[in-house]
Amino acid sequence: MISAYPGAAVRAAEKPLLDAGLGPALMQRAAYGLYAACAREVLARRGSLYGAHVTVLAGSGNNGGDALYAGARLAGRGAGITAVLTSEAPHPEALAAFRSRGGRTIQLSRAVAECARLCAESDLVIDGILGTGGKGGLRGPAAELARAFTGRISGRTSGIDRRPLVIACDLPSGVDADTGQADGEHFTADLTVTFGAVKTGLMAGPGAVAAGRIECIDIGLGSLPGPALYRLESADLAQLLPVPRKTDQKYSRGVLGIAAGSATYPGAAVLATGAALATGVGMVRYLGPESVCRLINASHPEAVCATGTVSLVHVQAWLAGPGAGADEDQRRRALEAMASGLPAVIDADAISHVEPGLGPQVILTPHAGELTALLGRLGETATREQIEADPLRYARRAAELTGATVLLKGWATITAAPTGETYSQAEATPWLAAAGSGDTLSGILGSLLATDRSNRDTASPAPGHYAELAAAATSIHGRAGTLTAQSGPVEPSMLPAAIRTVIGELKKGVVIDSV
Ligand SMILES: NC(=O)C1=CN([C@@H]2O[C@H](COP(=O)(O)OP(=O)(O)OC[C@H]3O[C@@H](n4cnc5c(N)ncnc54)[C@H](O)[C@@H]3O)[C@@H](O)[C@H]2O)[C@@H](O)CC1
Ligand SMILES: Nc1ncnc2c1ncn2[C@@H]1O[C@H](COP(=O)(O)OP(=O)(O)O)[C@@H](O)[C@H]1O
Ligand SMILES: [K+]
Repeated sequence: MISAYPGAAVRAAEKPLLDAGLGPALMQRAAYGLYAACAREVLARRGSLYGAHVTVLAGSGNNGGDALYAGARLAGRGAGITAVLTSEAPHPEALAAFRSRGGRTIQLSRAVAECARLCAESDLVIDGILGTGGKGGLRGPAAELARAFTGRISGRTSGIDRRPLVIACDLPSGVDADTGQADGEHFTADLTVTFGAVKTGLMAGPGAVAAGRIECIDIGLGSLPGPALYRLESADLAQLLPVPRKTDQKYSRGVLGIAAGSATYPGAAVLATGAALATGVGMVRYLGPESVCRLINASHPEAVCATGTVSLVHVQAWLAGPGAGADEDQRRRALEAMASGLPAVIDADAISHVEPGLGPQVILTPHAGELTALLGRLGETATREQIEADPLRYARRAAELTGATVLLKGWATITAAPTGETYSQAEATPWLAAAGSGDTLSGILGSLLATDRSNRDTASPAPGHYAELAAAATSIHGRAGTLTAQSGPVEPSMLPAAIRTVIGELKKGVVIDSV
């Protein structure tokens, strides 16, 4: 499990060490970690550090100091290094070390276009303009540089290998360390080497997109307060996924009730059912129109289909909403599912029936547009753009207002418990942005809820338990999408096969890397 902390918490943990005069030692540890990651990535890309063109972007603070010291070490390995100084007062000792290794410098304010060209022609750009001391987006010449550099490299069509590798020092400059907001100009990295602890802003919203892969370097910080954000990794998922016991039968494994689909949108029910079955539920009981029952049984003969009401069927969890449209029977079933006290995924059209006063066992799964509408009905105004810019804040707010667990979809999907526990998963691929993809996510989550043993073994699961299961479903969905995308575009109906593979490999301990 990865734990992430706000920038201020990391700075507070650094403070006693800085007060004790350990600042230079911490900076050397951070710089060494950054250098080692840069060396490894350049070697992987071009086979040799010798003769590699490296540009260090160095701001006025300690972030620039870290980057200059790392650059000095790369110069010592034969790389050709130039530092672009974005301020008149760079870290003095780091600059002296950099120059003593033969590094040359350019003052940004006098040569923005030249610096942008230099970056675009480099093998590696180290972004050390702003770290946790940054406030807001980049300004002035640094903002112009970010714009000009992005413009130059986005025009390249010949694949990522022809673009310079960008490695961010601690966090991409211009990204808010706590929220991941990046309203102004900012850099986008392939890899972020972060120090002491992962910052929450690297795992949420635009910051998660800008960070690329995240690597955390231990610099010997003291204790940190409880993390603000978690991310499940393969070992966590393997532990969470239930395995049938020798004494199990289909009912004890778990039955999922699905109230999805309508005469207008039958396909969503088929996709959700397929994904739930692939995730390993004991039985799917489907409730919906007869025409949809026939369609489901044509592709999933194992699903037990009926046209009845929620109170008449015995299940361990419910999934309601995908493809329900304006179907009145499905609306009633969604309301009954929410009121049943059983774990329930409330997706798509059913989200518009949500009222406050739910419990954490109800998991709402909106995208930003659906959350805009939901918050609006609860008396809060937030546009889709505002939610996309700061998903942590709005997912938590929706959980607080409804009492439910909230899964807010995106590149990094956030799941927030009403008690505050929050997860971010980012294994997905943009190929998953396709109609029907969310239906498969809801099927995976429904299956995890139905087969969740803690649901039966303990009276009330630990706070944040449902947010953790929702994060697990998100991760499986993302990994299944990434696996499918390895051979071409993702059609959501292909996902169930990949879900089975991902779960099988997780159980064997094989990791399918995210993109
Ligand atoms: N003190 C140490 O020895 C350690 C420092 N570390 C590094 O230090 C960083 C924090 O250093 P600082 O506190 O010096 O802060 P930064 O290096 O993030 O930069 C702060 C400077 O940037 C200016 N600034 C803020 N926002 C700006 C904006 N939007 N546009 C232009 N300029 C802006 C500020 O006025 C200030 O001069 C961490 O991110 C990390 O990289 C870590 O390596 C841990 C150890
Ligand atoms: N750019 C993206 N990168 C990664 N995953 C994405 C992206 N856009 C959407 N997704 C994922 O694809 C799914 C889309 O869900 P949703 O919008 O509900 O689709 P639908 O309702 O059509 O089934 C979600 O799991 C979401 O997180
Ligand atoms: K930076």
